[in-house]
This record gives sequence, structure tokens and C-alpha cells, in this order.
Amino acid sequence: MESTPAQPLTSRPKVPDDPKSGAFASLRRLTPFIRPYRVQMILMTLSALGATLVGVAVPLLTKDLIDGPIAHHDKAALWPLGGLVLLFGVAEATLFWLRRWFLQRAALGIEADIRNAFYRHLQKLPVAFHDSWQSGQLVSRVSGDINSLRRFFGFALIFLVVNGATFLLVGGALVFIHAVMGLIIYAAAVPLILYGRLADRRYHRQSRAAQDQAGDVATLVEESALGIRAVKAFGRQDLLFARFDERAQTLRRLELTKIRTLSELWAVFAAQPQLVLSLCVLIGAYAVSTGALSLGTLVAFISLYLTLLWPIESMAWLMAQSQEANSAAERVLEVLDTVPNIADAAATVRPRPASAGELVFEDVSFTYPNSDRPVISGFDLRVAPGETVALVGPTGCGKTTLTALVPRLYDATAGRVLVDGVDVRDLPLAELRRKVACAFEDPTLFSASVRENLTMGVPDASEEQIEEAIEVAQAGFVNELPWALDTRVGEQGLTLSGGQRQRVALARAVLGRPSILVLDDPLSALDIHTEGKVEEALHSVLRGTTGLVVAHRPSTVLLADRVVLLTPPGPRGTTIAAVGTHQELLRTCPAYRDILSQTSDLVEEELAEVSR
Ligand SMILES: Nc1ncnc2c1ncn2[C@@H]1O[C@H](COP(=O)(O)OP(=O)(O)OP(=O)(O)O)[C@@H](O)[C@H]1O
Repeated sequence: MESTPAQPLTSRPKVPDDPKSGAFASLRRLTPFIRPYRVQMILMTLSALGATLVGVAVPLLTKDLIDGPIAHHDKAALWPLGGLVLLFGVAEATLFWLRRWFLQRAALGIEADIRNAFYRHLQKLPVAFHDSWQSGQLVSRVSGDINSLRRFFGFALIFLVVNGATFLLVGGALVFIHAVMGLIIYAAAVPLILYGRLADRRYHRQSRAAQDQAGDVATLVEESALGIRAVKAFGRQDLLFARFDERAQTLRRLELTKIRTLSELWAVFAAQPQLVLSLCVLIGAYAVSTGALSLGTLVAFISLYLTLLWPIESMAWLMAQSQEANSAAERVLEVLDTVPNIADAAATVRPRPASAGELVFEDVSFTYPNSDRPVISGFDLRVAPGETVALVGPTGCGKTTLTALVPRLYDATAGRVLVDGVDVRDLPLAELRRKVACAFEDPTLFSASVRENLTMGVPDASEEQIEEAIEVAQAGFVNELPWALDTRVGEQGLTLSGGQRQRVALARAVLGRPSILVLDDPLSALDIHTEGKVEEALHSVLRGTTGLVVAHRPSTVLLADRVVLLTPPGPRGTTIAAVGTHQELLRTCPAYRDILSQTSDLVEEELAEVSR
């Protein structure tokens, strides 16, 4: 046995995993996503900063214009200064354009990278994760929340930096022009900052609640879209609408509380600089009247201060945007931080290349993560290479659960599942899933072509292999579709009938001749005629493979060499009630006869034959 190095659990940039509390803790943890775009981010910030600097220079030039050429009626000196103002205007526009240009590269790139990492990580998370998360919560995170992050990285972050620099620069210039008035402006900023922090915290809580509620609304929409047939058939549109309306109204209420906080924040941030401005005008006018200040200096001071009005006002919105992005980052990280506990072991083991396909359950027990009652308890079974075993048992006893342990959709909570003598947890996942193919009772197809659906597990399958799999699954109907194998099936394959979907899923499972074939009642939706044909073909496939088949009907049981009868579901979990061939169990096991006779009269006839 040869060991292979561990594969990384995720292929996203490594996010630091010590979530420090405090403002923007979650956003700070996303910095690895910014790193590849740092040059563009720096250029974007420099362009924005440059544009602001140029904007600040204009009032200073105005001061020189008023106190110089205008005061001294010096027309000749007017033109160069006027030209300079025009030049600065053009420079500001160019820098603005440059910022937008860099923004496209950086912010959109960051957004795409986070979205890809999120989706890739979702694919790695185990089925148990998806059992406990509403799909709408995931959809809202991948769309709404990641959009918020783009807006933050492409706009709010840049302007927080630019505004910070502007405050320092313009503030310094104001103190330089007139120390008293300059210091008044600084002092007046203190209560504003304190209030901003308080309102910000409130906005953060409100954003989080609204984002979670948006996820709930998305879940309901998705659920009703997927279940539209049942909704219509039972005439439940009104009921669902009432439920949707309730959630949508809650979302509206939460958004309104956000808007209230933002309006309050905005009003305070708009009013404060106006008050300070009035104060400065009063003090300045008095100083000019006493001759302590030149008119040019007052105009420059006021003009310069006016350049601060928008940065101060916009801080309300920028802070709100940042809080919204921080809670969006929190929600995205909740998924990215979930460790895919069904992953390759630290040291994986490569199975023998020409492995035969032996499957062993060794004292296996299993409890679902969201439950405290075991479904399977102390289950022991060896399926020899090439042998087919049918699992038969009352409904809900855990047949599907047992099959899910083989490809590691779930891991046994106790005991081991071994493939060719190796614990499935020690096999590389890719290898395990190449060896084990599954067809589920409820076949899931994707909105892609039939060919893409068929070759999901074996992307490089040849035309002959595809045709052979279609033949085995009696899925020849796919060649009659308008574009044959290139026909797209609708979302979840809903443009096909249940039986057609099952046959495509079966062909997908047998394609590539896996060494172990796990079939969960794969023929349940087929008519008797097709079922017979599929069974015939499956017989030949199963001869060369190890098979574990969940069977509800005698016809499916007949595919198997041996049958395992499971005990009914109970508080201590299901285990094996009896093992034997179909005929042996028919003869010796009343519980087995009972279960099969519920689905077919054939049992009575067979029993009569067996006992003859
Ligand atoms: N994701 C899940 N989370 C919690 N419990 C689950 C989950 N899936 C199934 N169960 C429970 O596990 C038990 C076994 O379910 P399972 O689907 O394995 O039974 P089954 O024998 O295949 O049933 P059937 O013959 O009706 O298909 C049931 O009680 C079911 O409610």
C-alpha cells in the first residue's frame, strides 16, 4: 500500500482562521482575496487620491487668484493661474476615469474569485452540510452578499482611504490657514465620530437580520419553483403566497429599519458640517471686519472647508456600506469556515490497481448528525468481488442510508466500510468515487445535455462506452430526442419522465464499468416491460461487478446472488435480520415473505413453487 500526500481541504486562498472580534473583523479575513489585485487596488486608490488632491488645489489657487491678480488688477497674471485651474479640472476627470478603469479589473476580479471559492467549497462540503442548510441561504450568500463585497472593495474601501487622507490633508491645510477655526473643526468631529460608531453597530445588526431574511425568502421561492407541480396539483398557491408574503413583509420591515438608521446617520453627518460651516463663517467674518484676517484667506478657508462637506456627508453612507459588507463577509465565511469533514485523509492509501471490488461493512453504526437516534447499528456484511447483494427491509429502516456510506456521502459513526480491504476513509475520494458508482431512487439530472449528464463520472468516455451504457439501461430513447445526446434536459431533468430520468441515471452509473455498483431501487419508475429489459441487461453488467442493490420488489431481488433482510426501524437502529438466497429466505423467513408480498403477487406463486 502506497501513501499519497494529503490534498488541501480547500483550494481557496487561505483565510486566516482567528476571527478577531471588533469592527470589520470578517472583512479583514478576506484580505487574501485582495492580494492578487493589490497593484490595481493601489493604483485605484492613488487615482482617487490624486483626483481629491487636485480638487483641493483648486480653492488654494482661487485664494491666490483673489489675493493676487484680482486684488491688484493684474490681468497678465490672471491667465496662467486660470489656465492652471483648467488643467487641474482635466486632470481630475482623467484620474476619475482611471479609477473606474482599475475598479473593473480589481473589484470584479475579487468578486469572481470569492464566488468561485465559495462554490468550489460548497461542492466539497458533505451531504450532511446540505441537509442542514437551506438552499436559499446559500443562493443569497453567493449572489447578494458577494455583490455587497464587490461594492465594498471597489468603492467604499477606496473612499474610506481617500476620505481619511482628505481629512488629514485638508484638516492640516485649514489649521495652517487659521489655527483657531481649524481646531474648532477638529474638535467638532469628535462627537460625530462617537455617534457614528454607535449607529454603525446598530446598522451592522440590522444588515445581518435583513440578509438572513433575504435568504429565507430565496429558500421559499426556490422550494416553490422546484415543487411547482405539487403546489398546483394541490391548489396550494394561496397558502404559499401567504407564507411568501409574510416573509417578504418581514424583509421589508427589516430593510426599513436599516433605512431609518441610515437616514438618521446621513442627516447627522449632513447637518454637523453645515453647523460648523456657519460657525466658521461667523468667526471668519468677524476676523475680516477687525482686519485680523484677509478676505482671500477667509474665502480659501471656506472653499477648502467646502471640499470636506461631501467627504463628511458620504462617510455616513460609506460606514453603512462597510457594515453591510462586514456582515456579508461574516455570512460568506460561515460557509467557507465549515470544514469538509468528508475529505481525503492526511495520508491516503492507494488501492491495488487491479482491485477486485470486495465490499465489507464491519460492525457499522450510523446516526445522522441532526439526530440522536441511530439508524444503523452493528451492521456486518461482506460482499465478495463480483457478487450482488440485495438489501430488503421495511420502509425507513435505513437501506438508502447504508448505500450512502459506500461512496462516503456520509461517514459511518462507528465501525468501518472497506473497499478491497481499505477503509473508505483512507482512500482518496476521487479514487473511491471512480471505483463506486451509484444510481439513486430519485435520480438527479442537471440542466445540461444528455451526454454531459451521462458522462459526469467518466468525462472521457468513448462513444462505444456511452452506447453500451445506454443499451444496458434501456435508455435508447435518448437517441430519439430532438438533438439526440446533445439535447438539453430541463432543470433537474424535469423535461424527461421519471422512468426516463431513472434510465439516464442508471446508464450514468454503469458507464465506465465501476468495480462496485450501488443501486438504490433504480427500477422503481419503470413499466413492467422496460423493467424486464433493464433487468436482463443489468444481469450481465452485475456479473462483472460487485453490486449492492436496494430492492423493494421480487423482480429486483432476482438480480442478487444473496439477500440481506434488515430489521424494522427502531430506537436502537437497524441491523441484519436474516441473510440467504431469495429462495432460502422465501422458504424460511416469514418477515421476508411479508415484505415482498406487499409489492407483488409473484411471491405467492414463487413460494408455491419453492415449497413444491
Ligand atoms: N438526512 C437525514 N437526516 C436525518 N434523518 C434522516 C435523513 N435521511 C433519512 N433519515 C432517516 O433515516 C431513516 C432511514 O432512512 P432511509 O432513507 O435510509 O430508509 P430506507 O430504508 O431507504 O427507506 P425507503 O424504503 O422508504 O426508501 C429514516 O427514519 C429517515 O427518516
